[in-house]
Amino acid sequence: MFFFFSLIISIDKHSSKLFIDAVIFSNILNLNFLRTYIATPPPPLLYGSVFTFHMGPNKAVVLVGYKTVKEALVDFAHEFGERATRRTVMDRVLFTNGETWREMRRFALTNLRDFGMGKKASEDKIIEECGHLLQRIKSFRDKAFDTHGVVNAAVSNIICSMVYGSRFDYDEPEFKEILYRVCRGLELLGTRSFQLNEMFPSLGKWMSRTRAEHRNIILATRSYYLKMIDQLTETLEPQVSRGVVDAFLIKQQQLEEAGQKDTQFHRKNLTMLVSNLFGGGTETTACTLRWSLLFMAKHPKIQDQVREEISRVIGARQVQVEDRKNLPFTDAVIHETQRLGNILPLSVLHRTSCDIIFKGHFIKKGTTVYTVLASVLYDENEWEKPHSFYPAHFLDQDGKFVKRDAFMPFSAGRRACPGEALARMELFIIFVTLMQHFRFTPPPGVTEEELDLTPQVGGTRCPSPHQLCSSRREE
Ligand code: HEM
Repeated sequence: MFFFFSLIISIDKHSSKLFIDAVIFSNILNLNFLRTYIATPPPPLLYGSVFTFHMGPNKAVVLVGYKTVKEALVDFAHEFGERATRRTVMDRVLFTNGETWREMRRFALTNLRDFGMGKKASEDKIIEECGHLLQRIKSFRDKAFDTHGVVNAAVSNIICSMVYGSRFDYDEPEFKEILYRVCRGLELLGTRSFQLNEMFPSLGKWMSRTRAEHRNIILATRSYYLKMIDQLTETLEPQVSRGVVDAFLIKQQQLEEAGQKDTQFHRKNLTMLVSNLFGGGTETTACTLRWSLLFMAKHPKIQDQVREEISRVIGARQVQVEDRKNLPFTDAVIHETQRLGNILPLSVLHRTSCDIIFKGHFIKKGTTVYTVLASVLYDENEWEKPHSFYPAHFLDQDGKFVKRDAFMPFSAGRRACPGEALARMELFIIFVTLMQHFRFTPPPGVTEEELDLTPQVGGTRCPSPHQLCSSRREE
């Protein structure tokens, strides 16, 4: 009963719109508001484009709709530019604030966005992994398979190549174990008991099982990353950088030789950097690719158009990033997958860096802010068919690709995803390669209409577990 009342009292009395309605209220009582919001975002402006609510004792401000979210992230980049951190034991250098974040983000961007190793080298690593992915999918022959394991392994291997300079066999037990852990860790973040525990830490004793499992996962992955870093340190040759870890170690050596102390380039930050790159870069890209295959199986005519364009423009040769401009329909399908797939509907939590007045609302320094990307990607004022798979959103009347301002799956502003360039390259090369070699269909006994697009809500909004069949393209 106390819990019930504390929730009622905690609804912000100064909110400009009446926040309580039966649906939201019952959802809050179920501690399900955000999960529901993720699965089926309500119309963006139902409660105004800026509203507040309390997650237990914590007040949060929610920003919805393209114009409001963009204004906050870009025009008020500094004010909304801090990261809200959770109580959870987590490795954070990129998902944090202050000097550590600034320095590590700069380093990550140089090595990811600007491809410190050279754009060509990154492209080559993705292409190499595509070869392994093709072999694995071919081995299923025409049998239905779960897209999760194989796609996650391929995407994770690309990060491994970028970070360590080497990849792993899909069947290697330790690799499988680490993939499971990263995935499970994210899944736990989305569970009700975990969210409840975040809101009411004092209830911790009663629901510590999820938290303890999460903590063990973090500790186990951390010691695995340390082991990899040690191996790379022992075999480091400063003239040859194999990946991000080497680049970091080389920088660390240079700073030490120059007599600089108290720098951000030390072992603890390196471990967390590796952890953040895996955490940020695996499930996101893999989940998007899985949506792309599911959408293709669901919309066979669109799949045929994609395959026809690829066949006409590049035939059977290896696809390269340069080909994107000549594949407008395929590019539109990838963009539409990211828009409708909407894999981080609430983005990653922000926090205000100072007191501000935003759109007439006073928001205190340190307030948690939800920049709801779902409300941007599905904004009815921006998209002709917000809730349908409609690649024409990204095509003009002549079939040429058009950029759309409200396409913001990577967010915007000073916290925008540093892995965007890498992710876009991966999505393009892997998707085109798969379309070149296979046609994806529902498993036997399931029609296209029956293919379930209900998302599974966890750390990311992924397709629910499903199987697809891949038939070899006639070569
Ligand atoms: C389709 C793939 C991806 C999507 C849709 C995506 C999306 C996002 C979004 C929405 C954010 C939060 C931005 C904000 O708070 O405003 C983010 C942050 C981040 N992403 Fe990605 N991401 C993807 C792939 C990647 C990859 C491949 C990497 C790294 C290899 C990565 C690393 C990160 C990191 C480290 C952050 C935190 C940045 C910071 O706080 O400064 N992401 N991403």
